[in-house]
Amino acid sequence: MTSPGADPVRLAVAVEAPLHSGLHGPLDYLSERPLSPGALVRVPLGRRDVPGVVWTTAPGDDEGHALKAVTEVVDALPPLSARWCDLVKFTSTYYQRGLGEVAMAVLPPELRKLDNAGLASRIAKLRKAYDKPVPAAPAPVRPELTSDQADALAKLAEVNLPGAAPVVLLHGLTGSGKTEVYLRAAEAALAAGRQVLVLVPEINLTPQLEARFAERFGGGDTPRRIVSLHSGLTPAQRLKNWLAAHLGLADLVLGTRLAVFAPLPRLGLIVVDEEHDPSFKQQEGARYSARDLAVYRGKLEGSCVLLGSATPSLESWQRAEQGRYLRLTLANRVGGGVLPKVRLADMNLLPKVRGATTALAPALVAALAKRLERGEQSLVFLNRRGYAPVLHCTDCGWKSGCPHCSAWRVFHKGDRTLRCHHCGFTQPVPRACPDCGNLDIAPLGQGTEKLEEQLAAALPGARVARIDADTTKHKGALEASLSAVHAGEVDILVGTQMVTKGHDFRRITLVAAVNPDSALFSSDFRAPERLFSLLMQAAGRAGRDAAQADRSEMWVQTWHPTHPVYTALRQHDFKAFAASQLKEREIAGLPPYVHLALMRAEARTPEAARDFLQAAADLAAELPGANELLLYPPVPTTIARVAGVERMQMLVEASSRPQLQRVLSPWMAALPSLRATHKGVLRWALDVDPLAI
Ligand SMILES: Nc1ncnc2c1ncn2[C@@H]1O[C@H](COP(=O)(O)OP(=O)(O)OP(=O)(O)O)[C@@H](O)[C@H]1O
Ligand SMILES: [Zn+2]
Repeated sequence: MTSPGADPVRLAVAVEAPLHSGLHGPLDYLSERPLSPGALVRVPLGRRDVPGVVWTTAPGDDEGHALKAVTEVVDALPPLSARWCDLVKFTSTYYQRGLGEVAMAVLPPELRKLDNAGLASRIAKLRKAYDKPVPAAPAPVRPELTSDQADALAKLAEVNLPGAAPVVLLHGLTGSGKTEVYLRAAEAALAAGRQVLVLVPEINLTPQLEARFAERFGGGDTPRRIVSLHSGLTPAQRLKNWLAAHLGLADLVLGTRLAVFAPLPRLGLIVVDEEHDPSFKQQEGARYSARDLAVYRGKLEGSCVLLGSATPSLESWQRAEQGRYLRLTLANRVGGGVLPKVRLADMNLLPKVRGATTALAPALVAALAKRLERGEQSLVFLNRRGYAPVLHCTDCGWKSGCPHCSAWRVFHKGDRTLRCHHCGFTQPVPRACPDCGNLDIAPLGQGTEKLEEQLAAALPGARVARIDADTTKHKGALEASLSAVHAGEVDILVGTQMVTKGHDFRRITLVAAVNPDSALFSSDFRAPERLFSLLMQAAGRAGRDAAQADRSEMWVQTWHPTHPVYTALRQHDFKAFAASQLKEREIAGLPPYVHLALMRAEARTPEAARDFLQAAADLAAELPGANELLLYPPVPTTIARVAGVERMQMLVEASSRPQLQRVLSPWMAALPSLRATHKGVLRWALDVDPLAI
């Protein structure tokens, strides 16, 4: 294509422009030779050289001479596909962030740093590694499908025709064998020469899933190559795995939300496991939902999208009800085991003494003791790490607040510190009350450290282990703890919600939630949905071995035993729960019946944040289509002050996505004009389809 002396070409290049610079689209540059859209280049921007992706090309025109030239063409990398560019473009438009910002944020950081020669050598090395034959491994033994699985797969095959790109919601009880359905669907796609993308909500679920996929596809006559993509990889690993996907060397890509952007030239199937999980939503920059983008990507690529969950999101459930998604159901546990019996420990019946709020119900302790006697395992969870959420002075009432945040600092007994879980501010625990000098300062409430201590005291001899963010900071710690549980070296596992999802524990017959009530009274309309799915997931960790299922139990310590969430939980009735929640949402005018965006502003004072949002609302009101929107008054966020910054938010509502989108982009474009008159505002950000309100 290159002919020396040919006229330069004009390129639009997606580069990461500084935030609020108003530069949202691609920028124009000149190139001496034609380049394909999707090619990686380096271009000058201000005083720096930055990476960029060629977006469109046009013949050079008269203004051409004013444009800067591309510094380097990184042509060792095959151009990103048009479909990949479409996905990035959609993300940028829908979530209202700069095109280049999104494009650069979803590429591996290492890729942005390397020059052409550096990248060429990485690629050569990678190809060489992939040229080596995979060490021989025996062909896997596939289990015989349960009749639910066989039915689901037969229906899937019926709709998954070339070009049909169906979206399928696999609603399967915990332990019903959803993974086997993913494996078989993947097998079919792989056999057709396609690549498969599997998304999971949490990094800590990737190793076990990777092991299952490797076991199934890593051996036999046509061993497949599997790579993972998540933020826990080193930059070099992440680049390597990303390249393997992009070059078509890897057949299967398993990853967390960022993997939805993995370039896959032969993509044939996207699986989203635990599709309801809030972790699929990115919480900074472009606040995308990887689940929603997976659905969009399926349409773009003509691939089937398989969403799986025991407790689907109400958004997906509603679409299945409307017939827009095909629903497949696994209604029975593998091996015919029953779901655990739900027992509510009514905390109102305990004597009202000091400490009653953090006590373990005697009936629960007895049930745990029975497990110990029988050599079975239990899992006790509490969504709060540390020893106690707050320390207080019994004399003057001082509490361990964070000086920088509107939050308490958590007491960590292990290292005797007070730590703010919002800004990280940490200090040693004071000897005496800082206000009155009283020596009697005591913990209030309970975290996983305390729970671990209580269980050890109540059940002498029991081997208690704790898994939470504090015990798993070091690489390999989580894997080690989990394998100890699997090996039967632990009697009682204490943890945060980290341990309640996905794990295929075979020996647990009792799961207990010791303090889930707080979620019942949250102002967030999604709180009941979240709690229900969390408890269903947690319950699903018990009795996974059919032989023990009939004596498995899920305990909930509660002060509100008649709450509808618990009633539905007792019946394990997701359908009824979903129907009643959807009805409520419809009446109250909440998602999925309306569409929301949340504008957040941060400032040094709450007034500055509020004034900015007020002015932003006035701007919005002027825009075409504004009469279709409902703008709510600004309110402080749940934790209003973090690290000395005040945060306010304003909700925007519309009855359809297009109505919302029509106003959002001119609105975002107009906001920088408020800077001059609102100097106190530090930053603002829009969250489209926010999860937590
Ligand atoms: N057809 C089958 N025959 C025998 N065992 C099976 C079959 N399908 C799945 N299993 C086994 O049943 C167990 C539960 O399956 P799996 O972990 O896929 O359930 P799940 O539906 O994903 O559950 P959860 O939602 O709780 O994670 C696993 O140990 C799996 O190996
Ligand atoms: Zn703080």
